[in-house]
Amino acid sequence: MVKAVVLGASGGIGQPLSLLLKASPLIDELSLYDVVNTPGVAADLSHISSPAQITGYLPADDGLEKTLTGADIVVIPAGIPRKPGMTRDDLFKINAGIVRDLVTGIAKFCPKAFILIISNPVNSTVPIAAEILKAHKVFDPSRLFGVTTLDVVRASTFTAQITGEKDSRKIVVPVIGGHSGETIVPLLSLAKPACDIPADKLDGLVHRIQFGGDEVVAAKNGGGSATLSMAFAGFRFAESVIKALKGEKGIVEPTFVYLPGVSGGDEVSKSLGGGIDFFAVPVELGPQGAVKATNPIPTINDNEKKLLEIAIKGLKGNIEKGVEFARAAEPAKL
Ligand SMILES: NC(=O)C1=CN([C@@H]2O[C@H](COP(=O)(O)OP(=O)(O)OC[C@H]3O[C@@H](n4cnc5c(N)ncnc54)[C@H](O)[C@@H]3O)[C@@H](O)[C@H]2O)C=CC1
Ligand SMILES: O=C([O-])CC(=O)C(=O)O
Repeated sequence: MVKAVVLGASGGIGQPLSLLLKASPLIDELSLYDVVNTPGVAADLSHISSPAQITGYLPADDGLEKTLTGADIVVIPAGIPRKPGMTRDDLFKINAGIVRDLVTGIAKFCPKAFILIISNPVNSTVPIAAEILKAHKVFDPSRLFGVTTLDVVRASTFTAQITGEKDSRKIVVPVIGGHSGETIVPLLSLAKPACDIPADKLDGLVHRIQFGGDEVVAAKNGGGSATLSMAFAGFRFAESVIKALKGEKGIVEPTFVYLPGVSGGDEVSKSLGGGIDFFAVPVELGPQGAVKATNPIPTINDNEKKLLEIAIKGLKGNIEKGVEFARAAEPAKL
């Protein structure tokens, strides 16, 4: 039996993500939560002929507790998206509190669930979640993930457009670091199969992967940020976590994790020169969540080393901001 939960299920990401989860035969129960519209979204999805039994709750009448109780995996796309001219960090003011409160609910009602954080800024919301879970003495680093899959999906898509590969799924590019602009570090030198990117196209490709989110924000022109591609990516990562939970072996996905708590994380930390606790690297998944962080850093090329240096600087501040916010949270919220 697998119970999946979406917090923020009525939103631009939440609805298509819930659709994909409802359609998945891997899920037996799907529970949706949002501050608006969840009964309607749940009623609509309930007509789909698939195994998952579906419920939808609002905050009233202990809705969060009812949603989360018994959950095995909780995906969080709750929070406001960017408009043109905003950075992901500009979302911190509102989304930090939303993530703090929702993770407090997880700590109370389903402390063993896998937690997949989509809400931006991921570089800060994941450290917030970790601190809240620590304060409740239920933090298991192998079960907390920042979802960076959209960067990996973009890397495949945009690289394929240059190499001419028609099926972009066949190109796998590890993407490490964080999830915003220059903290995103695509490792094109480690693409599988090896890709020959013309020298005059390399910088442009790296930039497009790092700032792909901006393309969508600009095109939506005030109507939000990536939702459909994010639902695709979020579902892909959730599906990988569930498949690993069910015993499938050899599943590796880049994801933003707490390095000191994951096997292999210390080696990554050392390669980063220390002082960075959260970082996205390819992580092997198993029934207990993150089994092993792999460390591609010793094999990257000089150009990628430069990108990494810049990423580390930005990431440190984002992580500290999240940790400080969570530590200052009123005890009542904990
Ligand atoms: N990790 C990633 O790669 C990506 C992350 N995002 C982020 O995902 C988040 C959501 O984006 P969209 O779905 O486009 O936004 P949206 O505004 O369409 O949906 C957000 C939903 O969250 C709900 N919500 C707000 N406060 C809540 C609370 N306390 N409890 C439960 N639900 C709550 C809203 O009612 C709304 O339905 C944003 O922060 C965005 O920046 C977006 C794309 C990619
Ligand atoms: O750009 C944004 O704000 C949303 C996001 O994280 C992405 O599309 O990668």
